Amino acid sequence: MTTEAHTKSSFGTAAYGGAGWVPRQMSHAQELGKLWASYRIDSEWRTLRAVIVHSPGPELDDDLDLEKSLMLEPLDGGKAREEHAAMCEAYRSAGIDVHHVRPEGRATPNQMFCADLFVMTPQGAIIARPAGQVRAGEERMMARRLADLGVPILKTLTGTATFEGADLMWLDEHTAMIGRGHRTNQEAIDQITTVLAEIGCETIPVDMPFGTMHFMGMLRTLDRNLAVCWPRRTPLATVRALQDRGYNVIFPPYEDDSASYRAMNFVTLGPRKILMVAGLAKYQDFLEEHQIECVPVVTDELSKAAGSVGCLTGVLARDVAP
Ligand SMILES: NC(=[NH2+])NCCC[C@H](N)C(=O)O
Repeated sequence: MTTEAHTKSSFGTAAYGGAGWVPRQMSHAQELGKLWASYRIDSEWRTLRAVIVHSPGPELDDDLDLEKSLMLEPLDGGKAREEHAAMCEAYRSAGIDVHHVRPEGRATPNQMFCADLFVMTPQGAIIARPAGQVRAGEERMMARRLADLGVPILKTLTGTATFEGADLMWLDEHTAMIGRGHRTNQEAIDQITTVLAEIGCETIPVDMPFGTMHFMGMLRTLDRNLAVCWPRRTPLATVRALQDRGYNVIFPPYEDDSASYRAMNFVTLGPRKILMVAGLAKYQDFLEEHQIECVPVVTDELSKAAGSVGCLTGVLARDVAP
């Protein structure tokens, strides 16, 4: 049976471009905070508003093969969970929203290292593609949760690209620097360069030495014009790019690899205020001499998994440039 609606011509109706058609009014950037959530970052130092974490569960109670699971020492799941809960509490007390990944099924032991699973940009997230087989798929749990939170996903990496979020740092509102190394390859850098160019941002790649993990461990930003770099490990091009942008680059005292690594693994809560690993008196004194307010949290147990505050924290939102 043919109804009237089926016989009438569709030509000239709004659906086919007729006068009643209302084109989309805003750009993607303008829709952030309206259609999409307003989560974004354009710096590593502006006031932190929201983070995403995975509070470890029973996955840490398994008898883990340390090498296979990329851990340094056997860890006590109970203690690790307590430390993680205290870290989340420290964020909440600082007024920061804490979201949880809540992966489906049993999580993998490194799922808690959320900084590696995505990176935020001024207009949405880039989903990582972790380099090690044992972490493959952790990013899917993150992507699912980010989508639920209303975060636009600008890019999911393809091909054999590997990228971990802790390898990308914002130098200014229009410039990201990526460390090419053990976890992030050129194919990923090419893809990220393209997607960032689409939103008007430049990507500067730098090489990292063999035996290092993430670019995050070489550069941390404390304020608009203050950055801390790891002496003798930070690429020359990184220090110069920072100085060219007006940063004062400071170098903490070097103790040993383990302490220096944990010292660099802080999260900037806002200009000159950081959440850092407790028990690093020498570094804390150094940072306090530079008028940095340090909020310490204990991560002795979590650190045995080869990461700490910075690695455990997926930065979702900061204030952005006016
Ligand atoms: N951003 C970081 N530094 N993450 C630390 C990740 C540690 C983890 N065991 C891995 O090797 O992948």
